[in-house]
Amino acid sequence: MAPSLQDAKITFIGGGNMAAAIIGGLLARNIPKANISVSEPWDVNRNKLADMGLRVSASNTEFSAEADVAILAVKPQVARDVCRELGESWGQKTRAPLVISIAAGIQLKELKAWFGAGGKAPPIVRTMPNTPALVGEGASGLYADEDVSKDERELTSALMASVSQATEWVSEEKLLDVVTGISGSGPAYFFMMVENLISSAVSQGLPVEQATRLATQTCLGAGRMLVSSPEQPEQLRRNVTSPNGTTHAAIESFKAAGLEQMVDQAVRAAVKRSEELGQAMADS
Ligand SMILES: NC(=O)C1=CN([C@@H]2O[C@H](COP(=O)(O)OP(=O)(O)OC[C@H]3O[C@@H](n4cnc5c(N)ncnc54)[C@H](OP(=O)(O)O)[C@@H]3O)[C@@H](O)[C@H]2O)C=CC1
Ligand SMILES: O=C(O)[C@@H]1CCC=N1
Repeated sequence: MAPSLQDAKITFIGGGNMAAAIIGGLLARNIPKANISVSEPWDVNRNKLADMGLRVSASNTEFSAEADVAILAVKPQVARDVCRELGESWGQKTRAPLVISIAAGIQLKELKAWFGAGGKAPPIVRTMPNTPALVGEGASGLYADEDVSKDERELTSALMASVSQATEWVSEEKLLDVVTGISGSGPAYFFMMVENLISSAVSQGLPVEQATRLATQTCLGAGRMLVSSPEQPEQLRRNVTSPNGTTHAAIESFKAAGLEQMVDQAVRAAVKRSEELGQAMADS
């Protein structure tokens, strides 16, 4: 029987950007600090997490043996060595933690082989969160096979839902690459759009502070409307677009520049990179 989210002992393997975002979201939801630990080799990151009142270690195995949940939050390139180290330390233990991997691209098949190096592979859920988890506004895709119990799925859903407003289980593992292409990497696309809005405004004379306030609030306002309005994004766009008005002029310019194809190509590039990261680790 998996514990509830409030009671679960959660350890993060890797304490970088995405781990910090999820931890920040969990703490904001009053998950007890005493239940969260992090292993992180870099002392700068480790000290930041310690200053937040979390238990930290440079050793990946220090907390994982007693954890209910181990969140694999290292870069895909180091995942294999880390998983093997953990798998060997758990050995033949009857009770290994539930593993939640956030590593882009690394497939269940590989994770099971690496974690199973010391004996039986633990139950593993793959998730693809995004950094807005830090402010409780994350979007996460999840995938698990039949080796993960209903309880373990529910615990994972509760954990990701505590930092995400959209928590979507996908029906096939390969769809997680598509999730990575739209929502895992997605915050960067919107940040880039805002960067470009600001630089355009500044180049036309608006002070940078004013341009930043106007562009960022426009992004937030549009986002709030997207999640709260019953209308589809296309209709929301039409509502802003007066016939032959200013928005129309901008939209025509986007269309002429091939925005739709550009976005499609960019998402496909991210999806392809996610597939490649998985393949490179499978081949190495
Ligand atoms: N950033 C994002 O928006 C998202 C990231 N992800 C996934 O999350 C994972 C982490 O990404 P991100 O947080 O951005 O990366 P970071 O580099 O910020 O974090 C990874 C952390 O792991 C540490 N680390 C390196 N080697 C080990 C080791 N052997 N044992 C334990 N920890 C180690 C790194 O330390 P050091 O700096 O010393 O190398 C670093 O602090 C990736 O797999 C990525 O695909 C998923 C969704 C979104
Ligand atoms: O850029 C990356 O590879 C990671 C995965 C999704 C977001 N950041």
